[in-house]
Amino acid sequence: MLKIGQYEIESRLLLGTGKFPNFSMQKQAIARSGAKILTFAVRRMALFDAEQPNLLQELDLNNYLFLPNTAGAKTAEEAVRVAKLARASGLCHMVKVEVIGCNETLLPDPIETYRACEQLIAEGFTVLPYTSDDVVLARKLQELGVHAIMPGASPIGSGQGIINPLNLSFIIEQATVPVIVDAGIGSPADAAYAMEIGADGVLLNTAVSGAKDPVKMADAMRLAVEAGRLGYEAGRIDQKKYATASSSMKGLPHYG
Ligand SMILES: CC(=O)[C@@H](O)[C@H](O)COP(=O)(O)O
Repeated sequence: MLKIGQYEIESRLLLGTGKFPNFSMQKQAIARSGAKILTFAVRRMALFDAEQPNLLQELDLNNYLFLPNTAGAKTAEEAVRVAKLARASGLCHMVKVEVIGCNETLLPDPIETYRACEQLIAEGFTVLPYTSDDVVLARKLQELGVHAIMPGASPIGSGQGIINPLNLSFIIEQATVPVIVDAGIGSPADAAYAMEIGADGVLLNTAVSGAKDPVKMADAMRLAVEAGRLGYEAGRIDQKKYATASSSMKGLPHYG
């Protein structure tokens, strides 16, 4: 069970709701992924206009926890405003803080992210910041009181997978709150790897919404996250430079 602040969540896979070819495929993929937390960009929603089409229109809102994100914000103040708007819509008290500092890489601005988290914690939100894989920033955000850390595997939508597993493992080792690897996951192997090195969860979007068969890929991601978690809990063997025979030769006549 994944625990984030006051929330207990069955699935360790968190899914984005954007960029699906159509709403029917989005709905099916979400169902097959087993995800219980769904994120959406508040700026893409017509939160207070029921007449407008919106990203969540096909979903049974009672089945999910919603994690509005502040995508599009470039300053702490913008992110806080967007978060308050989402909360006012009654959807959720959690927020994924996403303050982008660079248009080309979509990497987060660490200073604005920190400032936004500070204000949102003071406002009583459950705060999940999207960060780069900066180990020191992750520690400082935890000291501030965030409820989870969401370090990127690689740039959003790039599908490059985990480009710095060492940094991620440092963040995981020192974490006092759940670590959700977010962004850049390209394949089920990437998701399984994140879980194997001890992440508490994985958030992804493009790898499923952009797959040839999003529904099948959602299934694959669910299995990958489960397998990675099981592998982590089971404890992998140490890596050795040389071979060790799978069956012991001890006591056999030729081997003494
Ligand atoms: C939907 C969302 O929150 C994205 O910004 C998130 O970071 C996922 O990134 P990928 O699309 O690379 O999985």
